[in-house]
Amino acid sequence: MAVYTDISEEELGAFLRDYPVGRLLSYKGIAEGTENSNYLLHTSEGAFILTLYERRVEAADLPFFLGLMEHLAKKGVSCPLPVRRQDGETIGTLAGRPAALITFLEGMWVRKPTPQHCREVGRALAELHAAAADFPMTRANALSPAQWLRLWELCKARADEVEPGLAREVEADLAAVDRWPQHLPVGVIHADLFPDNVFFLGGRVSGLIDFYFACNDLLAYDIATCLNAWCFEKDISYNVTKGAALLAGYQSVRPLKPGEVAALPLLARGSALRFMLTRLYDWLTIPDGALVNKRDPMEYVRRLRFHRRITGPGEYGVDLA
Ligand SMILES: Nc1ncnc2c1ncn2[C@@H]1O[C@H](COP(=O)(O)OP(=O)(O)O)[C@@H](O)[C@H]1O
Ligand SMILES: N[C@@H](CCOP(=O)(O)O)C(=O)O
Repeated sequence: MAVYTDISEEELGAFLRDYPVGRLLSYKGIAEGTENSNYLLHTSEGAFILTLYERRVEAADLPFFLGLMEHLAKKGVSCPLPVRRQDGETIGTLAGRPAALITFLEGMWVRKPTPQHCREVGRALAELHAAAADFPMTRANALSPAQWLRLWELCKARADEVEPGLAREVEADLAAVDRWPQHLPVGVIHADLFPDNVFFLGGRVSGLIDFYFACNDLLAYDIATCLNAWCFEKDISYNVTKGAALLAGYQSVRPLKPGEVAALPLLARGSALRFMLTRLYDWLTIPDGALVNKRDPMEYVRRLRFHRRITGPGEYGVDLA
């Protein structure tokens, strides 16, 4: 489970005194999630999520993440709104960790996305990109191709423990992404819009969460991440109907440039490599029995095998007409 830091009722009560959220009625840790400790709070004013930042989240990046959520929420994107304290701040300290309170979003994430869910998420992603276009802060991607190489250096000696031959396979992927696209449209991207970060109510997107990898990068890279996360079946076969729906949903808001379409195979391969590498690093370094939800790197090795065989962007379902 992902509750790394325990908090007592007393320290939570003291923390909440600075926030206009009324009286604490109950709180409980949330098992889902990977990076941070999350608590669901009920107060006399409603429901809130309390996040204590752990692991990969740098405190210096919090103003960007929380500022982005506030910016998006004000522009009508359904995402959590950070609650401001009486002194105007959104970031506090609890149990020795940076902490923030955000509004609770209704909805459920879908375990088995349908093409209709994929269309909806494509549209929501494009709306997010459009709404973030005038967000004034910037943040470089801390998991860009240069960092993939660094992660790989830390993992490669033990990669074959996960599957014999893996080290050789991954070297080929790293060589391929050396020709990473340079001149495509950029903006603020979510960078982790997996199904567990998108809530649905009655078949419509009701909320986007978990902006803690958001950064400035290629917009089409965000689409590639979604194709990987939403459009593969459990057996890691690519569902081109879902891919087509996701791409059509996105393009109903922002049509892709020809260069972005052409770059999709490389972006999808790079994005699969990025998630494979963070999972591999965790797999090899986090002891069994630790609280962290470790995710299987092989799911992304199998996606990489698919992307290596791709002959053109049409295979992802993009409309080339
Ligand atoms: N604003 C929110 N509204 C409702 N539930 C939320 C909200 N934020 C987080 N959660 C719940 O907490 C879980 C973990 O949140 P997430 O941001 O994905 O954590 P992590 O960054 O640790 O992966 C989610 O799966 C969801 O159940
Ligand atoms: N989506 C990443 C891991 C990050 O998890 P999240 O709970 O923060 O979305 C992966 O699947 O590797």
